[in-house]
Amino acid sequence: MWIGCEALPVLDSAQHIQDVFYVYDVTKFLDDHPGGDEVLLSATGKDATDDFEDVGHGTTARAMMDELYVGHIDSASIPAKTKYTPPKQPYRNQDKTAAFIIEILQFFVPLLILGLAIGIRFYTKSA
Ligand code: HEM
Repeated sequence: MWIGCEALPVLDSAQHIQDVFYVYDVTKFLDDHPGGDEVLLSATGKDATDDFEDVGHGTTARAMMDELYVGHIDSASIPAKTKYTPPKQPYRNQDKTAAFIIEILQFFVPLLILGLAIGIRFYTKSA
């Protein structure tokens, strides 16, 4: 599992400034994180800079990050955010007649069976 913290500009081999994300593997740190594992897990797989800074981590936290550092990635190589398009709802916007008929049947069929049972009981009794 990976966590991205602190996007900082650095010089690449061609001496061009590029933005990089420092990548931290927090797998072994999950149980020991003073803020709990849930917040860490919710910040994984993305740029966690804001999440990290918003908490106001102190020098202890920053020192720990050196041990968890595994490398860096060029922020330009991160795929752009894709827009979420919900899957098509098969029954939405469709003709609702079938659903309506089923609902009516669900209501009346038990009543019909009950009526039949009472009717049979009534006639067999009188005969
Ligand atoms: C590799 C990354 C991280 C390290 C090494 C780290 C380390 C620490 C440390 C040492 C503390 C104790 C306070 C301090 O010394 O500042 C702390 C507290 C905390 N951390 Fe992190 N943290 C990391 C990432 C995150 C992220 C991404 C979040 C939020 C999504 C987060 C949320 C918190 C919270 C809420 C606390 C406060 C706990 C409290 O005082 O009750 N941390 N963290």
